[in-house]
Amino acid sequence: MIQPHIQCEKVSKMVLLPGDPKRVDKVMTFLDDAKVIANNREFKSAIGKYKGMDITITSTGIGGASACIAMEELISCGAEYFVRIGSAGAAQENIKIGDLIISMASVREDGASSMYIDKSYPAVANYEILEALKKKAEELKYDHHVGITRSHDSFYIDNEIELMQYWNKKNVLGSDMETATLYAIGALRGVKVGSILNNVVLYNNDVKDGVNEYVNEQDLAQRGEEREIILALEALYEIHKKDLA
Ligand SMILES: O=P(O)(O)O[C@H]1O[C@H](CO)[C@@H](O)[C@H]1O
Ligand SMILES: O=c1cc[nH]c(=O)[nH]1
Repeated sequence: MIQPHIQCEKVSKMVLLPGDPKRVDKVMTFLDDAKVIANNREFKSAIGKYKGMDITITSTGIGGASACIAMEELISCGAEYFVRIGSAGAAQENIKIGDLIISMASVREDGASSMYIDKSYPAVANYEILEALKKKAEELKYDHHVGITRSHDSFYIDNEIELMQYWNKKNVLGSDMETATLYAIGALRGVKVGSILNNVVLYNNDVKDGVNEYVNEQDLAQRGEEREIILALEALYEIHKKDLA
């Protein structure tokens, strides 16, 4: 059955989940036989091959509400492994623009996951994916940080600075808007989820400046985006090879 929002019927086992539909086009440049299969609302989907492995990319839009719609529909289409390739704002001074944040777990400040399950349920990465991401990031020598992230629903709230200072003291690495939702719902549905975030905003910088820089495709943020794509593809390929063995 063609899914109502993503407008796909069948997808590969391995899926990449950017928020931004433009990132789907970027991923396609790393694939063989890449083609767009659907483009509806914020959900743009493409398929292709990476070193012979089938891969699907679907953009989730901004926030947990649309991200979990994408994930639920992709599961109905056959997806089993998901890696989010997103962007984030740093919550620690040592995280530079273009550094990759590999999320081990995410603070559930989103609304969507709470519609499914009590806040005491954890939002954690799948161990197999997390291990593959860490191993490949080291092999590729990409600047990266592994730890707890935070997913929120609100970009322009009045106490944003205070909130980031609070999470800074709790050793949270950075903020995005989808990882916690994807982790919690992935675990509930029995699929495997990981998340890499390219840092586009320095800690204590103005969020709007950072995102603007990113929109203007500044060098470091761009390099970070390319790196997170390669890292996600390489990690999934590693798992794929093990599956075939
Ligand atoms: O670049 P993406 O993957 O969209 O991720 C981040 O960017 C958006 C906000 O600008 C939110 O979706 C946030 O999670
Ligand atoms: O600061 C930022 C940047 C990207 N995405 C976020 O959620 N926050």
